[in-house]
Amino acid sequence: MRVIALLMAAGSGSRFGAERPKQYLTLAGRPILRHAAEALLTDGGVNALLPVVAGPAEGQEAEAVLAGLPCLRAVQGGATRQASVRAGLEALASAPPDVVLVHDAARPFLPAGTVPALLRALEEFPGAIPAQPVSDTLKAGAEGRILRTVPRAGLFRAQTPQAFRFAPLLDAHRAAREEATDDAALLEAAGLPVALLPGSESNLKVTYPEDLARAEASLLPRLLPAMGTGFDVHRLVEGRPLILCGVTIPHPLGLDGHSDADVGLHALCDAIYGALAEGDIGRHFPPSDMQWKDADSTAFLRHAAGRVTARGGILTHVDLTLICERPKIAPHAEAMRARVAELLGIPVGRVSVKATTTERLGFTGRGEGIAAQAAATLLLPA
Ligand SMILES: Nc1ccn([C@@H]2O[C@H](COP(=O)(O)OP(=O)(O)OP(=O)(O)O)[C@@H](O)[C@H]2O)c(=O)n1
Ligand SMILES: C[C@](O)(CO)[C@H](O)COP(=O)(O)O
Repeated sequence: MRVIALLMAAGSGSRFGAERPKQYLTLAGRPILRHAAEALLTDGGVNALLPVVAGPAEGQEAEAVLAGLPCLRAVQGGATRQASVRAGLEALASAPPDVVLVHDAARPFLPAGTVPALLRALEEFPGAIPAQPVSDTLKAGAEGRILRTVPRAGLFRAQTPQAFRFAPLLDAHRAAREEATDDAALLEAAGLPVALLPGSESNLKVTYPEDLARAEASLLPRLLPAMGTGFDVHRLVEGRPLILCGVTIPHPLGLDGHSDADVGLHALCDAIYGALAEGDIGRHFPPSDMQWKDADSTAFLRHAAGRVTARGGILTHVDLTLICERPKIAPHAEAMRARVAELLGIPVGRVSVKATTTERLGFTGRGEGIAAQAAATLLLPA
């Protein structure tokens, strides 16, 4: 039996209101879309995913986000969810699978056993969906007033993935005259039975910003705090620019080193690699390797942050102290914080950059070099 899952990712997330569609926002360091895809695939029974996206640029982005997973070429969706599902089904019509699952890319968590239970139900029914019984009292209302109470007995909230034998779902979409908010509704309209299986509160759909906060909170018990420190020193010399935390500072001397010698970013990298227990910057970017000669150290910090993401972690806070008499760091500290926050992809409120002197003592006191020490805290899957 060939089973393809449509991963519905063509929505704009207007109710969420972010700059980008919510399915590309990160949850524990990975896009929501990636969570949804992995959850579907690890549940068993799905042969491949078909991402349905808003346009060609999103297609490339989705394919990058889903790299390494069994995926067909992304298909362009439509103006409504129904139009997007139809586009996905039509793309499969020339070599139809036996079964198609339709899943919201905005649902990052899938309780184990959902897909096998749906597939079992398809032995008897042409369609099957997970749904939660309504537990709150339901009111019909308008203009801020209750019109009446709606009996909730026998009412359910439909979730995804919804599973269908391919042919009846395609027929139902082709015959549809009304807009439906899920696919089961189209089978119902065609007079076909759809099985109702138990859903789960954990299978939440990220619709509003508070849903993302809820999703993050539900992950916390599965994450462990990790902490790392970093320390670095570079010599001050003539004839080199002074680059600290990715910001070029006007100064008669610059830092010497194999790369651009950005001592602040190097200490931050080591703090992050340390929290990951993944060695140090020299292990990832050996000073013996000529490709890193005069390299821009922002690439090193992006790499370190990327490792956190790859491990399914969250970079929570970083704190950096630059140690030198001159230049004075305070006038540049805000620009440095902003640059580091941008490179790490975290809010600036979680980035600290400060400085101290050594009271004219030692090599930093004599102005021979600049030292930096950093700490980073992460949350990593237990
Ligand atoms: N034209 C559309 C609209 C929605 N979806 C997808 O269907 C799922 C459920 O829809 P919803 O949560 O409503 O997402 P959006 O349409 O993006 O949100 P909004 O209605 O707030 O704009 C999402 O994964 C969304 O990307 C889609 O593929 N094509
Ligand atoms: C398909 C769905 O997720 C089932 O609950 C839901 O109907 C999608 O509705 P939306 O308005 O497109 O979020």
